[in-house]
This record gives sequence, C-alpha cells and structure tokens, in this order.
Amino acid sequence: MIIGVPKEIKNNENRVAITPAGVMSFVQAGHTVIIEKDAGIGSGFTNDDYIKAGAQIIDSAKDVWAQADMVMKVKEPLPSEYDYFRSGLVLFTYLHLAAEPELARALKEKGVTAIAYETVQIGRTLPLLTPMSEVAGRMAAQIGAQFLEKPEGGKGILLGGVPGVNRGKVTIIGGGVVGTNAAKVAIGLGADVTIIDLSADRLRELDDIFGNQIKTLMSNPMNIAQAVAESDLVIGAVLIPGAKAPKLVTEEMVKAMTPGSVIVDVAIDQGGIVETSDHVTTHDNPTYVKHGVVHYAVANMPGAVPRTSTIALTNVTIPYALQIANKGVRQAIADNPALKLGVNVAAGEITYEAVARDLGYTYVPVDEAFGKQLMAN
Ligand SMILES: NC(=O)C1=CN([C@@H]2O[C@H](COP(=O)(O)OP(=O)(O)OC[C@H]3O[C@@H](n4cnc5c(N)ncnc54)[C@H](O)[C@@H]3O)[C@@H](O)[C@H]2O)C=CC1
Ligand SMILES: CC(=O)C(=O)O
Repeated sequence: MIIGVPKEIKNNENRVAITPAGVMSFVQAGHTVIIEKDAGIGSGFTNDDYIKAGAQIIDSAKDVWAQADMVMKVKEPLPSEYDYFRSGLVLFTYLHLAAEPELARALKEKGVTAIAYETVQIGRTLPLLTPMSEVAGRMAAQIGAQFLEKPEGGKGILLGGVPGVNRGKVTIIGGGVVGTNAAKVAIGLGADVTIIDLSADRLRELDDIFGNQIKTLMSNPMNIAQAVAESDLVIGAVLIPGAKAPKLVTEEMVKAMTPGSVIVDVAIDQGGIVETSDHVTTHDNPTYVKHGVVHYAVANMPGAVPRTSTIALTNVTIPYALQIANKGVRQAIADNPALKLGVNVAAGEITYEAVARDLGYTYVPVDEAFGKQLMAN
C-alpha cells in the first residue's frame, strides 16, 4: 500500500502524522511511504531523516493525496483539502465530525473511507485520543494560569496563592483523561481543585487517585452553577464519544463569574461545553473576552508542543495504520473491533451513530454500508 502524509495546514499545527521510526515500520512491512516536503520540520524531523528511514519526499500536497491509498494526518482536513478526496481513499486522522458538518458531507459525497482517531475504542478507553488528551489536559492548567495574569487579560491571581493569601479556585468539568491531567498540573501549581463528573464510579476513582488534594462533585446544573460562579479558572473536559459536546455551562453561569476569570474549553473540538464558547480560536489569537471572562477555545492545543505530541500520537496510531496497510481496510476492521468503531464514513454513508444523529443523517453500520456498495458494483 502507498501511505501518504501531507504537511498539516491548520493554524500553528506543527505535528505530523508519522515519524521516521513509523516510516521504517511501514517500509519493513513492504509498503511505500510518501511524505510532503518539510511535513516534519515543525516536530523536529527533517526530510533527510525521513529519506534515511526509507520514505520518498514529494513536493506538493496535491500529489501526496493523489498517489496515496491511505492518507494519514493529524487534524481534520480543511476546506482547501476537500478537493483531494476521492472514492476508495482511506483517510486516518482526527475528524471530530459532529462539529464539522461540511467535512462530513464532503467525505460522504466523495466516497472516502474515513477513520477517526478519536472514536477508535477499546472498552471505555479511546486509545488514539488518550495521549493528546494527556497533553491538552496538562496544557489546560498551565494556559489557565497564564491567562489569569493581568497582562494577559486575567484578574491577576496566582493559582497557588502565597502564605496569607487564598489559592486560586479551579473547576474541571469532566474527570476523564483531560480532566485528570489538568488536575495533576493544577494541584502541582497549588490550586484549590474541584472535579465534576457525571459518573459516580469515576468520581470514586478520582477520589482514590487524588485523595483530599481535590473535591469531587456530581455533575448537575446546580453544582455546576455554584462551582463555576466561585471559580477563577474553569476547564471544559467532557466527552460523549463522537457526539457534539453538551452545553453544561450556560451563558448565565458565565455572567456570574467574576471579571478576569478564565475558561479553557478543551472540549471545543467537539463543539465545546460552554454556551459562550461559540467559536473556535487559534494559537495565533487564542482568546476572546465575553461577559468579562477570558475564553480560550483552541481545538488543536497539542499542536503547540509538537515534538512531545507527534511522538506520543504516532506511538499509538502507527500499529493501527499498519494493520490497515497489511490487511486492507475491510479486513483490518473486520479483525479489529476497536478499529471498526473508528470508521465514521464509508461507502457514502455515515457509519458512526452519534455523528449521524448529531448531523441529521441516517446511521448505516459499516458492514451494511460496505455490503450495499459490493451489491451495487
Ligand atoms: N482542544 C484540544 O486541543 C483537545 C481536545 N480534546 C478533547 O477533550 C475532550 C475530553 O477528552 P477526554 O478527557 O479524553 O475524554 P474522556 O472520555 O477521557 O473523559 C470525558 C469525561 O466526561 C465525563 N462526562 C460525560 N458527560 C458528562 C457530564 N454531563 N458532566 C460531567 N462529566 C461528564 C465522562 O464521565 C468522562 O469522565 C474531548 O472532546 C477531546 O476530543 C482532547 C485533546 C486535545
Ligand atoms: C484531539 C485533537 O483533536 C487534537 O489533538 O488536536
């Protein structure tokens, strides 16, 4: 199989979908890897590094997309890339389709088999989302601390306080991977940390992990309203796999926060959990102020720490990509139920239930979608 890796084009997205080590794994298995020129530079990998590992460097993104059987990316394709879609192409990347209706339509209409990193699932875990959630969670607390500084637009408090002065209050909504990692850093900074989750079992686990370094609260509108109003920093970290994020923090709750407070809505890639997180921001211009509260809504946070993130991401994606390359996409998903759950679009149908529901399409299970296609041909 020919595996193509274009350069990422999202604002300040410096990650790349493959490292030289990944190239070597594909080449040793008999595959060809083509990489757009300079695709790895932002993560510290030169064209020469890739050539030594056995890849071919291609000058244009267009040619990479045209020649590849499978394109591996990090972020969802942007509209300028939709023209490269074609029937039979396998696309393996983050997609977040519930928040990207135009992309979903383009993939469906062009007959791409689109496998989303974020919905590959084993039991309760999302193995291809986890490392980036670890990165974004840790970043969320440090970014929140930065934007609480007065010159950055914040109210001018130090999260850890000092002797004789209160610590800053951090509320983390969603106690999964992002939430846990945000808590680790916020605790390290000395903040007063509360984690809110809908799962009583998860709250028990968090209590076992952190003991009395945190407070835990059940997720309901009253607890959220009270915690948000008292917080200096709110971190949005809820996920319902594949689905649009629920708006748990209303505009009224944001109005009740004191001016100069900060919201880091990490879940913005799925639409965000805060009513006033009404648009995605970029690393170039990461915040805006609404009702006196600083909002940070960057959908590719790990892109700012690309060396760490590229290695962490490819550590987990390459083994799945190798299965697709070695067996072909249909056999690979037949053999691996975790990978099968990653298929969001196939044979012109939306094959992930939550995406279909949120975007108003009929859900067609992937076997049925491929079956219909076989019968039609
Ligand atoms: N902005 C960015 O650059 C990045 C964003 N993310 C996003 O962060 C979000 C969180 O990801 P993970 O922590 O990996 O997910 P996760 O699945 O590990 O955790 C989600 C948590 O939300 C909880 N939850 C569900 N409904 C809830 C509710 N109504 N109230 C409170 N808690 C609720 C779940 O019980 C679970 O503990 C996802 O949208 C993910 O895509 C992840 C990495 C980078
Ligand atoms: C999870 C995701 O979308 C990211 O790491 O950018």
